[in-house]
Order: sequence, then C-alpha cells, then structure tokens
Amino acid sequence: MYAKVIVDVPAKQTNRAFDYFVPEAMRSWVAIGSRVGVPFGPRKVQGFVIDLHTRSDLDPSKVKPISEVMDLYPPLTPDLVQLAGWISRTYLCHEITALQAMIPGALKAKYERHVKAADDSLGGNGESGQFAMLLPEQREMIRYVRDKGSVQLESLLEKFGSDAALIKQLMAEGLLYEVQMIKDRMAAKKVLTVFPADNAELLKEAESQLPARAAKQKEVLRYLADHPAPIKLTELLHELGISAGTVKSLADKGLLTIKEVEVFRDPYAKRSFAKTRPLPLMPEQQQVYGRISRAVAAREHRVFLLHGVTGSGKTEVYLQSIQTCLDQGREAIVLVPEISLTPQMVERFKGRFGDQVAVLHSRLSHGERYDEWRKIMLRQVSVVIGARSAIFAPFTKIGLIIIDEEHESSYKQEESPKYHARDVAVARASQHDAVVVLGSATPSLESMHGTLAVSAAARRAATGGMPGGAPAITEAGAAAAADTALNERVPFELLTMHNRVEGRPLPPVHIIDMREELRTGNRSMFSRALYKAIEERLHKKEQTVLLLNRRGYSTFVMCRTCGYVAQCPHCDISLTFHQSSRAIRCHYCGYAERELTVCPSCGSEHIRHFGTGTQRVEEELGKLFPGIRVIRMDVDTTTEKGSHEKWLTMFRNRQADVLLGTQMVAKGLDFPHVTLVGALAADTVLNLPDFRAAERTFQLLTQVAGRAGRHELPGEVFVQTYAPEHYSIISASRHDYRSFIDKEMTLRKLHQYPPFHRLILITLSHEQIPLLMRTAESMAVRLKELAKESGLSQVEILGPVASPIARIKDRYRFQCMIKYRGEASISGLVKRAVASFEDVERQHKMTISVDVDPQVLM
Ligand SMILES: Nc1ncnc2c1ncn2[C@@H]1O[C@H](COP(=O)(O)OP(=O)(O)OP(=O)(O)O)[C@@H](O)[C@H]1O
Ligand SMILES: [Zn+2]
Ligand SMILES: [Zn+2]
Repeated sequence: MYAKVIVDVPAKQTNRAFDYFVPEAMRSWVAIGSRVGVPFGPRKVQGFVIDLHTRSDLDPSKVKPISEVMDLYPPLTPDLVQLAGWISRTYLCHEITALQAMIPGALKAKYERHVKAADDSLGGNGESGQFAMLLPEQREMIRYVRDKGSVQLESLLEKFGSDAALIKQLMAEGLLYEVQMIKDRMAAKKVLTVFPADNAELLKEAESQLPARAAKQKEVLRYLADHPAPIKLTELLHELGISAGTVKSLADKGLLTIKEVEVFRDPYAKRSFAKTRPLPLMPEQQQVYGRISRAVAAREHRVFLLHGVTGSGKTEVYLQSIQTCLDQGREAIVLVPEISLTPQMVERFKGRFGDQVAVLHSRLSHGERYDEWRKIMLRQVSVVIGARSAIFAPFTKIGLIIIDEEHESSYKQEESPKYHARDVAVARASQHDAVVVLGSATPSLESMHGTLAVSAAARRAATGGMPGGAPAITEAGAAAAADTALNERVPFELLTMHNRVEGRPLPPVHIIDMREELRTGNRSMFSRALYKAIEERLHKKEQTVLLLNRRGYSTFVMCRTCGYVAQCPHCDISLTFHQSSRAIRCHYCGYAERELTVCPSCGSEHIRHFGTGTQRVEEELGKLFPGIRVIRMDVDTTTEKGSHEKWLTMFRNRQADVLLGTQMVAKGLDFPHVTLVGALAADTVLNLPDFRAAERTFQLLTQVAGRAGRHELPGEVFVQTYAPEHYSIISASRHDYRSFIDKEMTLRKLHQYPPFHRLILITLSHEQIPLLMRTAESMAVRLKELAKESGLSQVEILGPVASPIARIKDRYRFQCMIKYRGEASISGLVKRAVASFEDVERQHKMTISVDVDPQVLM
C-alpha cells in the first residue's frame, strides 16, 4: 500500500503530495487524515496522508517507507483533507498550511534535534584508534551519548558546558550524528487514579485480616468499600491523610490498581450552568425556525441569511434549530466573532446543551484547547461553539453550521491561509448536505448580494459555463474536478425578523453634531445632551454603555509646539502610547521606547499622547461625575485571562454605572438595566482609506445602539459625530438597514467594488525600493499578459502603488490589485504570475503575498 503525503515543508517546490510506502505493520493505522513521520531528504518531517493507493507510479525501489504513525486515530477527517485542498487552491496557499490550520496548536510538530553515536564510534577494537586521539571531554561525550541511545542536542550542550565546537568536530568526523525527532507540543493530561477491586466483600474481608498495626491500610480499604468508584490518587491521599506508600502496598496485594487515566482540562469545570428550556417562540421567530428546521430535517444543503434586528431573538432561533439537528443524530458548529465569545454567549449554549458543548477560543491555554478539540474527536460532544477556526472541528455528521454576526471582518484570517470562514462554512456544509445559517442585524453586502445572485446562478447552471462565456483558468486535473462541487454556490435565502422580542421598540437615536457643540463653546468630549442623559441614568440607577471606537484613532504622541509625531523607525506608522507600561510602541513590529517627556525635535515639554483614548474618557467621567463607577474594557484591561468575564459579571451585577470600551462592548451583550448608549466618536472609521468604511460605520453604530432597552426598560442612544450628514450615520440612527444597503450597493456598483467585482491583493515587500519597484512593475505586466492570453476581458490590473502602510519592519511594500467580475476563478492566473517570480523571491529575499477577497487593504 502507498500513501500520498503532504509534508510539513511550506515551500513552492514541496507543495504537492509525495509517495511513501506503508509498511505492513502500519496498515491498520494509516488512513486518510493520518499524521505520519516520513524521511524527507536527510531529515525526518511530519506530514499528512491525503490519499491511499495500492500502487505507485514511481519505481518501487525509490519509494521510502513511512517511519512512524503519530496518532492512534487520524486527527483529520477525509472531508477536511479535501477541504484543505480546496482552500489551498482558492486562497492560493500551500496545502500544508491549510492542513496545519485545521489541527490544534498542540499537535503542530515540534522538531527536536537529537544526537546519536555512530556504531563504530569507539573504534574497531574497543576504545582505540581515532577515539584515543580525542580530548578527554569528547570521549566522555561519546560514552554518554552511547549510554543514553540518543540525547537532545541542547541538553548535551548544557551538560558539557555548551562548547558547540567540540560536538561539531565529532560530527564532522562521523563519530556523532544528528537525528530529528518529531514531538507533539502537548500531550494528553494524565493523572494517577485508584481503581478498587470491584468486589466490596473482598475488600472488607481483606480489611479484617490485616494486622492491627496496618491501621492506615485498613482505613483505605474501609473507605474504598464504602466508595467503590475510581478516585484520583492525590484526592485519596488528601482525604485520608495517608502516604502514597500505603496505597502502593495495597496495590501490591492486588486489592486495588493504580492506573494513568486521561483527564480533560476543562476551562468551565468550576462553573455550573443553569439548565434552560426552549422558550415559546415569537411569531417571526417561529416562521424563521420553521424554514431552517425543515431544511435541516430534509438534509438539504441550503444557505439562509437571517437578517434579524438587534434583540429580535436570533440566539433562541439558533438554539432550537440546533436541537432539531441533534435530534437527528447530527452535529452542529456555531461560529461567533472572537470578541463576542463572551461568557454570556457560552452560558446560553452550555445552559441549553450542557456537556454536549465544546468551546474553542483563543483565550484558552494550549492544553485546554487541545482537550476541547479531543472531546470533538472522541465524539463526546455534538455542538461546538468557537471563533473562526472552529469551522474545522473534526465532526463527521454535520447537519447545521451557524455563523453569528456574519458581517464581522474577523471571520477573514489575515495570515496564511487567508481564508474567509463564511465561504469555508458554505463549502464544508455542501460536503455534508448541511444547512448554513448566517445571522446578523447588519448583514454584509457580500451576503446580501448572495441572495440576489439567484438568477445569475440559474443562468450559469443552464449554460454550464462561466459568466460572459470566458474560459476560466483553473488547474487541470482531478483536483479541479474535486473542487467543482465545493465551488458550486447555492443562492442564499433571505429570512427576516423585523421586530424585537415582545414587540419592544428599538431605541430612538439622536445624532449630535460635535462641530455645533464646539461653536457654542463646549470643548468637552461629551455633548451637553449626552452629559444630561448620563446624569439622569445615575439618578435613576440605570446603566450606560459608552463606545469609543479606537480604529483609526490611535493614541499617537505629538508635540504641540512643533507638530512632531513619534514614528516607528522601522515602519511607516506612528507609535502609540501604552498607559500600563508607560511606553510608546509600534503595533506592527513591537518596537518600543520610553514615554517622551521632551520633544526630540524642538525640545519643548508640550509633548503628549493624543487622540481620545478610553483612559482619557474615564478620567473625564470622573471629573464630570464625582463618584461615578466606571468599568473600562479595552486591550489594556482585558489581557489577563478571565478579565473579560470579571468585568462583565461586575457590570451585570450593577457594580458599575458605566461600561466604557472599544468595539468589544458593541456586540452580543444583553443587560436588562442598560437604558443609555453613547457613541463618542462615531465617524473615526469613515476617514480610513477603505471602501468598506461606510459599511463598518453603519454596522458598529447599529450594533452598539442595539445594546439599549432590550428588556422592560426603554432605551435611548446618542451618537456624537463630526459628519452628521453621512448616510451611514443617518441610516443607522433610523434603524434603516434597507435604505443603507440600497445606497451602498449603488455606490459599490458604480465604483466597481465588491460584491460586484472581486479583488485579489498582491503585496510585495523588500528592503530596497528600486528592486521592489522594478519587480512590482513586472508583476503587473505579467498579470496583464496572462489575462490577455487567456482572453479574460473582465479582469483589470491596478497598480503597482505603494501600500497604504508603505514600510513594515524595515521592508518597503508595494501592491498590485486585481479586480475581476463574476464567479470566474482566476486563481490559476495569479498562481502562474506569482510562480514566474519564484527566482526573484529566492535570490533576493523578496516576499510576495497573495490575499484573495481581502478585508484589509493596508
Ligand atoms: N421567544 C422569546 N420569548 C421571550 N424572550 C425571548 C424570546 N426569544 C429571545 N428572548 C430574549 O430576548 C432577548 C434578546 O434575544 P437575543 O439576545 O437572542 O437577540 P439577538 O437577535 O441575538 O440580538 P443581538 O443581535 O443584538 O445580539 C434575550 O434576553 C432573550 O433571552
Ligand atoms: Zn516639538
Ligand atoms: Zn515598527
């Protein structure tokens, strides 16, 4: 039997499967999705089996055998392996990178360098010849390595005073040689557990026969007869105040056994979740639930876009739809944005489905994540809730995939593989004939466009070709054929919930023109109206949420005398001030220096951090309302594990009057006493050079406004802005998604932006501008040539231009943008263009990165 293996060497030359022989003894363990260790050149590397064959096209004598199988059960399912191929072709990344993204960090291979001694290292006749010529220390080393079999290089260096030259010499002479070992980063956690003999009578009898001086042993036996369940060794010792020796001697007598048992690190072990029952649904919820659950029951691959206003009860619809899915014996995946993966959200799912739920998010430790993932592997759970990468949960019978807040840009991964979880979800659901629900109060333009694409898809199906009849450049062969099914997009079906639960009204939103405030002499960051509203809430003991959108509003450091702005010496961006460390820091490369007290340019002392940081808002609140209790949530206050949870619990328990924060306070929160929401600077995002600026502004304002008045108490919202006439702000203030989407769609179409045109961003970076510019120029030329050659008329190549952030870590950056229309896959074209620059990449250390459907254009 032969295996096709993708090896853990992310490079263009190795981005294909290699054939390996599967030795007889391993046959029952090797399957598609297995992790294996294989010889690769002089080294041993980890790889994934993506296919199995009875024969190989290569000369059998040249095919090397697999050296080890890493797991008892393959960590990837066959459908995930297929999906990885699709991801690598769709997002133009190495297949190994896609496969690695699907397993938890704990399973990523750790390569250890070990040293072994050559068989004849002691010389032909004992310790003579070559050996005798060595330094005493070197002889000592060889003996040591021989004794141990193999020694990790670092520990050898440590033991022998870290003189690498001595070891190098031994290697050069062939007396020692290096081998590579593959280790997991993390192992399953095991604890010693005591299993009493299962016959209580036997234990009692043994107890009575033991001599009186064995009092401790007698006590253990009595305890175990009364508590026949297995117990952790440490617990037993603690419970009875005895030593391990006592238990050991009972084990020797065969009255109990001590075994290592796997335990799961459970981040929620100490929490209990009150069991909840399905709520009777509101009429709109009932309708939507009916549509979804019928599709789930019919096992049809369908995609629903659920547009439900804030507080319309989308979560309850998700929960009941999942129940339908579980009732069929199938599994469900729920994706939520990282920042809204709050305890409150987890509680709702754990409360309904209890131990059937696994939770995957980045705040878990490596070990906790690994254990949650293993619960999925071992089929101990049937629901997983998690951030982006939870879409790769190794379930085998998926019936339903839910993406909450589907418009969130965090569903796009910014590093390779640069996949969009929404698109991956649709592809994965099609593999399982599963239903996808995309939920949001502010659906993205891309998804809304998906609901309009019905007729286009129907047309394409009829003609069997690509739009406009242009031939698509895709890859030849079986891979492309395998992708066709995953690329086939079903039209999205729009479901709408216009009303909040119990007919509660959406809160009135007041737009405050901050220019007007300034003209009439108010220089504070709070408008008079918002000030009054907060005062009123304090008086009535109701709560306030304040949003300060930090994006585009960095707390940069500026000299008020000469205008000097502190910049990173390695990147073209300004340094930002960090209160906790009193340092100024670069967000891109981590460069940091101490806070400035005098201007390095003019010597003035009037240099300070600028921009309205949450910190300054907190200070000002304290001045305006003495005694006010404020909880501040931003990157500085939420780095500590569990801090997020702590702040929100405090706020829910009404231990604070104001919750002040960045985007993280805008989503998902559901607190009954919040009656006021203030957005302090609504328009900061509008100034970013990003065609999605208006969409982001509308979404953020709608979401944060949605935090007010969700329960009995009516709410009210104030939006402070310098751009009160902007349509995104006006539409958000009227809760008018329709008018926003119409206007925005028209503009996108006019300017040929997504969702009407699609984008691929190619970024090149290098330390020297001339070479970079030349390469970027020829990249654009090459792309144009290829587009022309293949007769793709609807492809436009823009650039090259300097990237908005023109330098990062001392490397300059240029970009080319490809704009194209329709569903035509032009990935083959881009791949060929990039491939023709392989030599430049290698020789000159040029970096070329490709981002398909980019979310960030910097
Ligand atoms: N059928 C129902 N009957 C009574 N209360 C309900 C019902 N459905 C939902 N609720 C309650 O209404 C509130 C709002 O629901 P939920 O948080 O699910 O809204 P949502 O649509 O997810 O809102 P958002 O998009 O703002 O997060 C919650 O407190 C929820 O418990
Ligand atoms: Zn100055
Ligand atoms: Zn920097």
